[in-house]
Amino acid sequence: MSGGSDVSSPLSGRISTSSLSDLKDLEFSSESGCLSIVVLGASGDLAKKKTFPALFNLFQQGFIQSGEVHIFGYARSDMSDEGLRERIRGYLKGASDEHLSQFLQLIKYVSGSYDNGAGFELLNKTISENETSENNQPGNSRRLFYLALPPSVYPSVCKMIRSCCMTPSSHTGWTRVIVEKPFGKDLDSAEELSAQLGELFDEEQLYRIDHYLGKELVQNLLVLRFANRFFLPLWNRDNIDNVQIVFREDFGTDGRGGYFDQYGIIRDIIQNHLLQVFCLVAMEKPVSLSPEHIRDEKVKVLQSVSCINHDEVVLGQYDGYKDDPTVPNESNTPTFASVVLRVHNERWDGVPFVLKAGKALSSKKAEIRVQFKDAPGDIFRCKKQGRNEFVIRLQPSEAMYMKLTVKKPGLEMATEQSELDLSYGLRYQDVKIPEAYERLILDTISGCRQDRTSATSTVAYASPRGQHMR
Ligand SMILES: NC(=O)C1=CN([C@@H]2O[C@H](COP(=O)(O)OP(=O)(O)OC[C@H]3O[C@@H](n4cnc5c(N)ncnc54)[C@H](OP(=O)(O)O)[C@@H]3O)[C@@H](O)[C@H]2O)C=CC1
Ligand SMILES: O=C1O[C@H](COP(=O)(O)O)[C@@H](O)[C@H](O)[C@H]1O
Repeated sequence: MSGGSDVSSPLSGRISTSSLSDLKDLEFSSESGCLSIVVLGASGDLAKKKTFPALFNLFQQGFIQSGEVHIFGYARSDMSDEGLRERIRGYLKGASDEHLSQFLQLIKYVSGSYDNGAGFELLNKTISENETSENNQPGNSRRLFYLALPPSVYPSVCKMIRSCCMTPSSHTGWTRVIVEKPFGKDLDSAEELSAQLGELFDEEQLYRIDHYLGKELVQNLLVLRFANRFFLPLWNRDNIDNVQIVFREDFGTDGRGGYFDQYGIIRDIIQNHLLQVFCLVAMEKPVSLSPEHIRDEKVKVLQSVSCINHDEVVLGQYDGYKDDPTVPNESNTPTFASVVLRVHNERWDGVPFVLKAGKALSSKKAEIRVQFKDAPGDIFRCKKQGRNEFVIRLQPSEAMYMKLTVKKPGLEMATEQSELDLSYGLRYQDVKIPEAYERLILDTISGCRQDRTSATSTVAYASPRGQHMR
């Protein structure tokens, strides 16, 4: 928790021991200028559900401090500072009223369009007026632009940032831009988008993020796979029957039809979040944990995936999807998809990877299920009870458990299914599991890349020039 003057912010290069206990291996830069965090699309779903709550959690842990950090929301909606604060207040949990209002006071709102200089000039003016802090020296200010927006407006927004809002700093200051998935709609549009952004910003200034890479159990995947002798000999076609990577949500588009209908569930979830998880499950061991080495192994496994067979794809749309006023009446955009990936390599030949994602289903869950083949020569006749299965539950209630067959306690020689269970809530009772976006935002502020990354880089994509995979 921040507060006392003795606790200084890691974002300013000084270390709060209480905050860093959970983040021992994350290095922070020695930058000390004022930090402005600008959330573009501040009126939207991502901003209220994830971005502002993550910033609030960072504030509560002392990573963001009054006086050093200013937060700005920007969108077209007409709102006051207070209007934005009210809109997000209900999503900020677990603090005293006093702490909550301290955080909310850091936030200012600027309204403007995404393709016209006037709004961005006003934004620049507002940022500049607030770019003052105890430690700020000319040339040190840092500006982080977070695009919580549909990708269709990234090019115009980036042009505006470039022409109106770059940090005037020339010393240790910087301007960084975070862009969300989906990065384009297909290869052509992704390349075009990359070229457009590449003309405006250096690769070091651009952070293409995938928040699933920031989830605790996704971060754990490489450790599990490559630090445990136990799994090494089993993780292949000889032992594994199939792998299922599943995302379900128990709510629909919730007024986000304007964005969602242009993309659909495959581009919203499968092509990015589930594919990143797939890569971590299926790839070979990287040479090291450097983002370049991890990227290389991800690329290799993706290159080994055969063309998807249309007979192995199921698409659907939930009843009521078109009742959302932001969804066109004639929409046939899928809100559910199941796709089978087949990896044509020595390790995985013949093992289907089933990637499934759906909105407005009966429950909310994201998990990986690794189903093992039956033990040969079943003297216990226990096949019907189910096979060995290793489950990694990303959310809710992070857990990993191994379903296995055991002797039923008692005099009789009978078997039953049981579990070796590592539920985080029970095992790590005093540990607060960070939200994915907390990690992502800290990674970006600290410029976390190949020489600094702590584990699995949370920044997701290779540039088309193949230069960086941060
Ligand atoms: N929602 C989530 O949980 C997550 C979302 N994302 C990504 O974040 C990005 C934004 O998603 P999300 O916040 O859900 O989307 P929203 O539909 O809520 O859009 C965000 C804001 O963008 C503006 N906007 C919406 N549609 C358009 C449009 N067609 N043209 C111009 N501006 C528009 C609106 O602001 P205004 O009208 O006020 O300008 C809106 O409030 C997407 O790339 C998504 O993939 C990533 C992870 C999670
Ligand atoms: O990227 C997205 O993710 C959210 C789900 O994120 P989670 O961390 O809550 O699982 C999804 O609702 C949204 O449609 C999508 O754009």
